[in-house]
Amino acid sequence: MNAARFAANIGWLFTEVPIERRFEAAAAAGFTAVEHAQPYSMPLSRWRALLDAAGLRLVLVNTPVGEPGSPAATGWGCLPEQAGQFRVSVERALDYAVALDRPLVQLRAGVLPPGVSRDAALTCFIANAHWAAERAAEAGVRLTVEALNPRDAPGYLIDTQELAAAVVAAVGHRHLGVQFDVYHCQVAQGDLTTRLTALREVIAHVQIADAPGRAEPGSGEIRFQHVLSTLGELGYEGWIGCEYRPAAGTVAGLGWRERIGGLP
Ligand SMILES: O=C(O)C(=O)[C@H](O)CO
Ligand SMILES: [Mg+2]
Repeated sequence: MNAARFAANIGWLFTEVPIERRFEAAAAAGFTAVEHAQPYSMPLSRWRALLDAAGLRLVLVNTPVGEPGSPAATGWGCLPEQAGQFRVSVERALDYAVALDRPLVQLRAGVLPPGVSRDAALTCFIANAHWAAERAAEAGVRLTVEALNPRDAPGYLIDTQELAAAVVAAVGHRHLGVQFDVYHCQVAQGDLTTRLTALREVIAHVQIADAPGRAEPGSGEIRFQHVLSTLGELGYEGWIGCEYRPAAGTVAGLGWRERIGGLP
C-alpha cells in the first residue's frame, strides 16, 4: 500500500476541526498532500505557513466561483459575455497556485444558462479554457476539467467523462487534462474500468468517494481495489484526492486505506 499517493481533501475531510487545524490533522493521519476546492477565504501567506508547518503539499484547487444561488455559483466558464469575470477567477487561482506548490487548478465550467444552447455554452467554455491554458502555461501550472453527475450538480455543463475529454481535446493544450472523479462517474455513467482505460492519456487527476452515499471507499458499491489496480496498470502517476463525506469521523474511517491498498 502506498498511502503517499492519496491526498486529503480538507474541504471534506477533517471538518471536525477548523480549517487551520486540518493541516496538522491530515499530516498526523499519514497524508503528505492535501487539496481544497476554495482556498480563497484564507490568505496565501497563511496557507503557505500551515502547509510548511505540517510538511504538506497542496495538489489541487478550483477556480473561484460566484455567490451561492447566483448564475455563477459553480463558475463563469460557460456563461457567454462573462469572459472578463472568468479571467479574473483564473488569475486569482493562478496567484494561489504559483505561491503554493503549483497545484492543479480545476476550471469551473458553471451551469448551462437559461436561453443559451448547449453548443453555444460549450463553445464559450472551450474558448475560455483555451485562454486559461495559455495563461497557466506562462505560470507553469496545469489545469483540469471535471465532469459532475447531474444528481449532485443539476445543470452543470460538463456532465460526462467523455464531454470533459472532448473539451480537453478541443482545447488541445498540454496544460489541460481531465479530472476523473470516480464517484461522479459511477453515479452518472458507471463502466469505470472502460472509461479510465479510454481516457488514460488525458487524466491529470483522480478523486474518489464511494457511491451512492459519497462516503469512504468501501462503504458502497464501487470495488476500489480493482479501480486502484486498474489505475496502476494504466500507469497513472498523479494524486488521488479523497473527496468523500466521512460516515462517522474522518480518522475513524481511514481504515479503508489499509483494506483497499494503494497503487501497486
Ligand atoms: O464536486 C466535486 O466533485 C468537485 O470536485 C468540485 O470541484 C467541487 O469541489
Ligand atoms: Mg470531485
